[in-house]
Amino acid sequence: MRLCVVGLGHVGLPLALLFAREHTVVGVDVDEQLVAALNRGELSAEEPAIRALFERVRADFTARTAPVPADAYLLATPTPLDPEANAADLSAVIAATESVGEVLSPGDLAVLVSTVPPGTTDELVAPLLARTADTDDFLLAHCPERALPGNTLAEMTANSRLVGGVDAASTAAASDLFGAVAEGPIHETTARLAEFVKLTENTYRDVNIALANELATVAERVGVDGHRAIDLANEHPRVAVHRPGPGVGGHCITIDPLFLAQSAPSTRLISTARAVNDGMAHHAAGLVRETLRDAFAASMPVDRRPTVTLLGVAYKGDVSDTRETPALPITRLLQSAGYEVRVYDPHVESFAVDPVALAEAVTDSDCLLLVTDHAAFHDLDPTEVGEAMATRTLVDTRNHLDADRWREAGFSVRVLGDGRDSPGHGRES
Ligand SMILES: NC(=O)c1ccc[n+]([C@@H]2O[C@H](COP(=O)([O-])OP(=O)(O)OC[C@H]3O[C@@H](n4cnc5c(N)ncnc54)[C@H](O)[C@@H]3O)[C@@H](O)[C@H]2O)c1
Ligand SMILES: CC(=O)N[C@@H]1[C@@H](OP(=O)(O)OP(=O)(O)OC[C@H]2O[C@@H](n3ccc(=O)[nH]c3=O)[C@H](O)[C@@H]2O)O[C@H](CO)[C@@H](O)[C@@H]1O
Repeated sequence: MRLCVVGLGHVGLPLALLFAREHTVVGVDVDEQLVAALNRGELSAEEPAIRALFERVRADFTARTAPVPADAYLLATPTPLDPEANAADLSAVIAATESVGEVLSPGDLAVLVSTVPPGTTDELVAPLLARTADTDDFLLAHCPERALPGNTLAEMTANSRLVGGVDAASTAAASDLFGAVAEGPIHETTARLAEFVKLTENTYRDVNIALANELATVAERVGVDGHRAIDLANEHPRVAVHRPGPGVGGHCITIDPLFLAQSAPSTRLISTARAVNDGMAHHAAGLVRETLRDAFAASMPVDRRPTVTLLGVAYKGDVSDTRETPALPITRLLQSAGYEVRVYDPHVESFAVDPVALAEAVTDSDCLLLVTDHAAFHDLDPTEVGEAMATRTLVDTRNHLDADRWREAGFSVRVLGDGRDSPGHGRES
């Protein structure tokens, strides 16, 4: 069987490689440099399992800039948010559908993998494909991807799958196709329900994180350790509160909940949760301001701008992806408040402020602001880092570092969500 996978990004490429274990796969992307690199055997994916699979299936995988005739087509192009409309920008899905329509033959199967608002497969993709291909004789399904970035291949294979066709024959054909790669259960449903379930999952996570962030804010006010409070509350058999932090980033959770909200503008919780999570960037910048105000109370440096070093700018730990990272609004807020911002991130090569080596990032700095929970930050030596800095302060927005170790090295430490360090409170609670 020949398969064409359109869109070779975080989702499309690993999916294409998984299918290449069983079928001949043509990967398609409009990015000419990416296509040329893949055909030269060069891969930018950082996950070792993806790199290993690429080596293994290279003989059955080629990349092109436009679709070729195939038996089945998978569409995995991006679905960003249109900030003006506060709704899904489906332009890449439309372009990919048209490009598939141009080579589609009667009887072929098309599967939309991209995350989309409910109704998109039935109401947008189906008629567009029929118009471009000049036939109604095709099978069409939505099969959303739910793998966790950082553990992509393992979850792509093991997670349950939703397969929702526009009709029963389409569901059956897509279910057969995914049977080749899925080891978890395949749930057969409709396209619209599959679209809704995918958005529900990420909305649940966003709303739950927003609750954790509100609890962190309250804990800071009342002077208790919000992290310990969440741990203890989660001991209850029906409580599972997520973790507070500097805000939610990434291409999915920052956007997908709004694809649900756009369908029912009178609803409030989903968009409120988005606003709460976006507001955490202000909260993090505020903690830096308070910490430095206290540290400089005795001797304010009048002759220079205070420097804040961001530890991590990726949207979450141990990935290089900076899409929608809270580090960006935090950087802008700190810069507009007059701070010099430097960045140290062992996973990220380029950012709004160029990442530099650790020594350069911390020399004469006044504050470390941990934004990303990279595992490598556990290896930092507080004494060594402290000796290079002008002022020893640390704001940990993830409760990621061993705060006591940094205090022992002379750091004044604030942990987001730990009210024991808030002005006017003690460390007993
Ligand atoms: N990133 C994730 O972990 C993840 C997980 C589950 C679902 N999703 C969803 O999967 C979809 C793809 O996300 P992603 O993170 O892989 O995006 P991405 O930006 O990493 O990759 C998308 C690729 O599509 C290419 N592209 C754009 N328009 C094209 C076109 N018309 N024809 C061919 N190629 C085109 C781009 O050049 C890019 O290489 C989105 O809907 C996203 O919400 C993403
Ligand atoms: C339902 C679900 O699991 N969906 C996953 C999600 O993948 P993701 O990488 O976007 O998800 P997260 O790891 O949750 O990270 C998001 C941001 O939230 C921050 N965060 C996280 C947990 C917490 O307790 N407190 C936080 O503050 C974190 O730092 C980061 O900025 O969407 C993908 C695409 O749809 C899915 O495929 C994938 O299954």
